[in-house]
Amino acid sequence: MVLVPKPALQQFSFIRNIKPTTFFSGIPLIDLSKPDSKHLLVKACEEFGFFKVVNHGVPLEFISKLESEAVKFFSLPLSEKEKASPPNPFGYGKKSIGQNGDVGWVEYLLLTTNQESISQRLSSVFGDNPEKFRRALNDYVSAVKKMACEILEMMADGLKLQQRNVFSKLLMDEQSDSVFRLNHYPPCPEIQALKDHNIIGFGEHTDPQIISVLRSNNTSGLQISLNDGSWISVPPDPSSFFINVGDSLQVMTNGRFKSVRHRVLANSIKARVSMIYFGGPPLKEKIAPLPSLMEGEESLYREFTWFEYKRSAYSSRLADNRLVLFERITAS
Ligand SMILES: C=C1C[C@]23C[C@H]1CC[C@H]2[C@@]12CCC[C@@](C)(C(=O)O1)[C@H]2[C@@H]3C(=O)O
Ligand SMILES: O=C(O)CCC(=O)C(=O)O
Ligand SMILES: [Fe+2]
Repeated sequence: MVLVPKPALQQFSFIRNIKPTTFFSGIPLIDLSKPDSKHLLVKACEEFGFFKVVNHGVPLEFISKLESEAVKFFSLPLSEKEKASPPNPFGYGKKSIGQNGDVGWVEYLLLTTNQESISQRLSSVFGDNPEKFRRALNDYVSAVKKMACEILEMMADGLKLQQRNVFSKLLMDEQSDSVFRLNHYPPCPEIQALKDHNIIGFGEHTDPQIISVLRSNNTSGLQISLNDGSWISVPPDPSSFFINVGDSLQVMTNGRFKSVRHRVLANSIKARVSMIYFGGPPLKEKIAPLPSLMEGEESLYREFTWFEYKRSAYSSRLADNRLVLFERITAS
């Protein structure tokens, strides 16, 4: 075995000294078939910015069809996958995340949920049966978007907002700037030799949009950060969905809901395959705290459009706190 001094290991940006974590059993569980869940949902968004949903209504067939198309795509030779490269911002990417030097033990396919652009720019990734991939993608994305809107409406109810669709209308808008991502984290056998070190699959970050809906196969790796800065591992559950509050929802609730910091660690034996729908508003949409949530409070943020926030996010590093640039400096 080659002995590498520990500080030297940290020079590889994939490798991090990470305390062993145990699976956390306290992740809020929301049953979408129960109307009363709206209160739990609000609590989960305030405490964690993260929860798991069951009885979600998304047909399991849609999930398994898209997963098998994803597995098929990722098993293509690199030269085939690279026909859809680089991800600028949509397309196939490997190791490199974003444009500013972030790397991870991951390959992915980033897609817009706007169908025309999928078919134009990325037709090469759909293989010998493009219709099958496209149908699987459309079925899955439509069902998950519908569920995301139901969740956002339950949140609005739970917050006692008059307009139930105040959040969901942003995703329903024809111009909604939503993104879809398939991630593949190949097994990384070298981890076993690293003892207390780990390989980062996807570095820590918050999602800039309103809400993200994540589903993965039965491989662990996802971690979320708690308010005290500690990291906990999320037990995988392929038949449920995990929901992240994004930065934009944190702003619209004037900081009441927290956008959750999360990351993915690579696994030494099993591949992880995940699919994530990122629900974002139209580019021209003004993102600001809802007046009815501010009674007596001042806005913590200056007003900005999703276009401005997205532009700023895309010029940041993955781990940056992207919202600080938009915080209002209040005299105290
Ligand atoms: C360093 C990066 C990489 C970013 C942009 C920027 C900051 C945050 C990343 C994400 C996180 C959520 C999905 C995504 C599609 C998004 O909108 O923001 C990602 C994007 C990318 O993976 O390209
Ligand atoms: O792949 C995962 O499980 C999470 C990845 C993620 O957080 C992202 O793509 O924004
Ligand atoms: Fe994320």
